[in-house]
Amino acid sequence: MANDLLTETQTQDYDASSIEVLEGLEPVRKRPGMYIGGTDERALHHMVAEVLDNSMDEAVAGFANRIEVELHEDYSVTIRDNGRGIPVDPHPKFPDKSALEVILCTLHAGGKFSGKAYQTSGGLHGVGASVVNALSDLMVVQVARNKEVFEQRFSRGIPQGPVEKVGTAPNRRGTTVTFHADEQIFGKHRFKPARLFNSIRSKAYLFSGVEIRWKTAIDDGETPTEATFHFPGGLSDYLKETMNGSSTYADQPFAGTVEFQGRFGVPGKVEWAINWTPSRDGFIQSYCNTVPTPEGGTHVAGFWSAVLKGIKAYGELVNNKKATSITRDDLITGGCALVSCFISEPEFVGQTKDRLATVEAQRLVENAVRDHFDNWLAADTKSAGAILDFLVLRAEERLRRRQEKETQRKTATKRLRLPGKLVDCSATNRAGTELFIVEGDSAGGSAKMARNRKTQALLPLRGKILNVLGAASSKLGSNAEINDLTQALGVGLGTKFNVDDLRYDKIIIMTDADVDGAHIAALLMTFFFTQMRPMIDAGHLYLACPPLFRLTQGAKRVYCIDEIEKNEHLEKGIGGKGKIDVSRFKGLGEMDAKDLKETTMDPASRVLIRVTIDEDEPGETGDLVERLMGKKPEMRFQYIQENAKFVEELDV
Ligand SMILES: Nc1ncnc2c1ncn2[C@@H]1O[C@H](COP(=O)(O)OP(=O)(O)OP(=O)(O)O)[C@@H](O)[C@H]1O
Ligand SMILES: [Mg+2]
Ligand SMILES: [Mg+2]
Repeated sequence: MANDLLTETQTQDYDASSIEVLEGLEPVRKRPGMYIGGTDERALHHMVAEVLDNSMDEAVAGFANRIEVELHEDYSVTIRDNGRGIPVDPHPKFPDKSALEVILCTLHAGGKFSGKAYQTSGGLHGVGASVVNALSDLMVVQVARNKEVFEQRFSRGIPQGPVEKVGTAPNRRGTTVTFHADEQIFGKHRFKPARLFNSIRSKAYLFSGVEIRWKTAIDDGETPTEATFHFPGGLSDYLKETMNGSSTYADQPFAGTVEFQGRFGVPGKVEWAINWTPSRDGFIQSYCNTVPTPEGGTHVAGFWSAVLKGIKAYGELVNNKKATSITRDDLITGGCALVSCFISEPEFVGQTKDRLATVEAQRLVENAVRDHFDNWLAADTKSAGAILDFLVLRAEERLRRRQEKETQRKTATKRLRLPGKLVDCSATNRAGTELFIVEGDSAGGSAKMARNRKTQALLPLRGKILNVLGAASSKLGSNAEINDLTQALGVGLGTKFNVDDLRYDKIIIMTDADVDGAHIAALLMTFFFTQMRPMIDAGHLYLACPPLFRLTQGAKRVYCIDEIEKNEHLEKGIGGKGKIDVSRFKGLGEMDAKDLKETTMDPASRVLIRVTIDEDEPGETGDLVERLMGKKPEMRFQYIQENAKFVEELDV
């Protein structure tokens, strides 16, 4: 339909001339996000990573053993290696251009596609260096090769002249790249010395065959302005440093290096270190060909799979049946791990290489780690036992949590902190459960004993609540008694109230059959009416009807809910022998458990009044308790009616 509305000119405007072909590095400047994942601080730092990765590739391939990174005063960065140097001779396909220029000014130009010049490189797309070039307002590349030094300068991806010989270097070779990130792209973002320092240091841990020197002219007051990184201890040392003195279940991490015959017959390797700690959350940092893979991938999957199988096999060996319930999630809580693999022609997700996708990596890593883990566990039974116990505990905790969750789903209640004074019932299902809201002291003895533990819960409320129940709703949320009440109910206050969250079927107000009790009952009803009205509409709110009098005649007992009933009984007699003894209950606490159960709490014999709202009563000003009681419950519930004057004082 919309098509019919297009005018002819609009259609004519969209012809072949509107299809643009972006040339050279233009697409990078147009859509930086596609190439470095954005234009924010993270993306900016990724610029350094791309250049550094190229030098690391040169080192891992065995051609360089020293890399220098320097952050200058003007926030430009220099990265120098002593590798082979980017080729500067004319490119066979473009005879008028040097290979250097082709590499830096063309997407998908590189020496890492075929595995001839590099075997297990982090670079693979032939994009990195050219992207950094495109997004820098100045880039200077110097190459020392064959005792000569060549240089070419670029701005925003455009050569500022041809590659030129600028000197001789009898004892030096390698590549030096200096670039200044373009503010047109990155705006106000600046390099952070600490961030660079950390990523450079981790590179050195990942490849012990390289020494990395760091220098910064920008001093953030914390990061060393100069440092040299060389870590022959590799990941095991890195892990100890990262865990920073946390106590661990094994004295030494489970760590190792295994070389394997990888893809396409190219040798590869995996290095790892892991330990478990009770004192912090677990983490896993993973790398492929020294490129960080923050989202993990196949190598990480292989690693966890090996560790999981290993620990379960060990559990079986030592006859710990609970080990079968351990899952990968349990390994990760409290498990601090580093995994670094080197494989040929890795496939990453995205140019920023956040996740490894190479399928074979899973099997290669799993196989490499598995054997070692079995041996390690068997050799250090003290650590193995401690780790196994820890993981079993994690598994049990997880299962318990899941069970709680399922229960909650079943009962349609939320996981909430419950108030300490709530005497909860044991039923996990909401159906048939009841919460008795009782006046402070009466809650104790008899009500506790009279209740059915499975279905009946008690929440004592203290007198203080009187002062706030009638207050403005904004004050209610900060009152401890009100919070206890809403938490016990499992619901939110006011507009956040959701009747589905109720933790109980019936909410029963059970107050003393005296003036104070009536007052509290009236206040509570008012509170529910103004704050949680759907609970009343859905028929969840009730009033308990404790008797006011007990008539005893010999072995005969009769309870009377009010004066009228008492007088009727006194006239008729209750069928016992001797004098009728009349006692008036001053409070619930005066009744013994048997009395209370029979008359007020036991569903089989008690009287309950459901609170309803009489919609016929016009306006909000009508007697609130009358409205709340509806027409029907007959005001038989006299004590409320008698004390309704309290309600009129309320500011609703
Ligand atoms: N420091 C260096 N030493 C030697 N050769 C280099 C260096 N930096 C870049 N090169 C060469 O330039 C090529 C292109 O580098 P570029 O970073 O653009 O792509 P890449 O590393 O192949 O792949 P990726 O896009 O994944 O980084 C590399 O393949 C390599 O042949
Ligand atoms: Mg690269
Ligand atoms: Mg390139």
